[in-house]
Amino acid sequence: MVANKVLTLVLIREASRVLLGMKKRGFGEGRWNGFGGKVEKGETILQGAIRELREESGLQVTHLDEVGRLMFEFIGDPQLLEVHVFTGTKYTGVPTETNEMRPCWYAVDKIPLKEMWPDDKYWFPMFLKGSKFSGYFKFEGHNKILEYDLKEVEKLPE
Ligand SMILES: Nc1ncnc2c1[nH]c(=O)n2[C@H]1C[C@H](O)[C@@H](COP(=O)(O)OP(=O)(O)OP(=O)(O)O)O1
Ligand SMILES: [Mg+2]
Ligand SMILES: [Mg+2]
Repeated sequence: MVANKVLTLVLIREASRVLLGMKKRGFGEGRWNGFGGKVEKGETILQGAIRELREESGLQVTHLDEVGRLMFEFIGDPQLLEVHVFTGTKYTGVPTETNEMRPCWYAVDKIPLKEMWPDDKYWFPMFLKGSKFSGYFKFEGHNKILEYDLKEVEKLPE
């Protein structure tokens, strides 16, 4: 059995807008997404989320809420991606372009879903209305979803 690859995804939210970043390199290059990445040895998932947000956007937070848990399977790859989705509203700093991300605020009714991962169109509406969600997506390549299962939940799995 192969252990899941654990990743974070952070969406900074204000009343009518969300901060996204254009991924400039690596996995998901060319897509708008939240900020995040691999959890490193010795840190908790929350610590990883806070660190990745700082490294990729220049923003500092002390508190984030976990709102989503997404599992991704890619045909031919035995390792599942386990993405922990966090949100926060309080931060210090100014969104700043980094080697990995070019930040931009998007109005909640103008989220660029066509330029995001294809799964986002399913769960982003749940995020925007403040629900928690849990899902599984099976991909063929990086553009085609073969099957998925997604639900709103009261509480995320431990
Ligand atoms: N399908 C899908 N939808 C939405 N978001 C994501 C996915 N798959 C994903 O991996 N993600 C998110 C989860 C992470 O935030 C990033 C991927 O991590 P990555 O940026 O490659 O990891 P880093 O640790 O930041 O990379 P390096 O610093 O090592 O270059 O996308
Ligand atoms: Mg990253
Ligand atoms: Mg990173």
